Amino acid sequence: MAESEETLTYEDIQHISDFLLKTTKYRPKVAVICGSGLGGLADVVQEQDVIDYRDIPNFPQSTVQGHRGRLVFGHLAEKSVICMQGRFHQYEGYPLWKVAMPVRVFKMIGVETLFVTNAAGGLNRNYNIGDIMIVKDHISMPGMTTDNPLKGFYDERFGKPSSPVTELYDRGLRELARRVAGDLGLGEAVREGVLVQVGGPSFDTVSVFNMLRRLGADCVGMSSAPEVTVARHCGIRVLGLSLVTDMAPMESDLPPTNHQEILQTAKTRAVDVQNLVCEMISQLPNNNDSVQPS
Ligand SMILES: O=P(O)(O)O[C@@H]1C[C@H](O)[C@@H](CO)O1
Ligand code: HPA
Repeated sequence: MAESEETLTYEDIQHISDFLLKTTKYRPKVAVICGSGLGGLADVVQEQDVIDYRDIPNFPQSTVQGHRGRLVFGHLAEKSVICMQGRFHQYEGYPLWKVAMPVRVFKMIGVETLFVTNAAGGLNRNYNIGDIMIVKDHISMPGMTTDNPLKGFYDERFGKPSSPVTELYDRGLRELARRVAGDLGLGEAVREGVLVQVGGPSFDTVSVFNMLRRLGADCVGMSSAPEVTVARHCGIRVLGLSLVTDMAPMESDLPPTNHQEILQTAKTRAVDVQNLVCEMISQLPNNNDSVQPS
């Protein structure tokens, strides 16, 4: 076990992964991180092995409403999966390496494909509440400035410290997402765009929202970029989905949102996000080798 809270070593992560592999019979190649109000996806996992975060050595705890704080192993669409029913956020007091640490555990237990979901505010004027955005890239405000999820991990078994992390969101998976969304009749509500991550927990000012939109972001959220960066850095393929739970107010006379409202809206669309992810998982090749863009 690492002496300090500064970082976890490769061996510490191995210790967590050994614990999980001893506790469950599943050997998933697919992982899902459930966003605020989107944890219902883990509830439809069949023949579950559930492990609470508090029982896992050296694991952070979920403190945000709408995040249950447990790992759910089992079958989804006849594939072994692991779901994080509760993610970690920087605003809970966690450094970004810790927010993303479970992804390194996923890598060690054999995960090759990661689905990352979140609730986000719409910045693009053409978007509507309830839209589902396939993330094609992100801007990480904390990652660019105060913190970076790769900080502290200089063990090259996790990937080289300066490895490029371009093309974060897998082209083949995005194409599959568009196709499956079309087949499920979600077409009109499905977008593809750029997510910007801010620190939170407070929502931003009208001026900040306007700035973020001018920077090229279509949605604003408080998560996902750290997990995605680490996943890509250690060689896991990623599909990101943002559910637009509110439209970020661009003028000062528009009402601000709040977490309750976000959870409420997430509830109304959670099943569609769930169906999209399940159907995509069912269409992943069995050996999960790759999903080629056509
Ligand atoms: O875990 P996610 O990113 O889905 O949570 C969203 C963003 C903030 O944490 C929170 C805002 O209320 O919900
Ligand atoms: N801003 C930041 N994070 C969010 C928002 C928002 O408007 N909506 C949902 N998550």
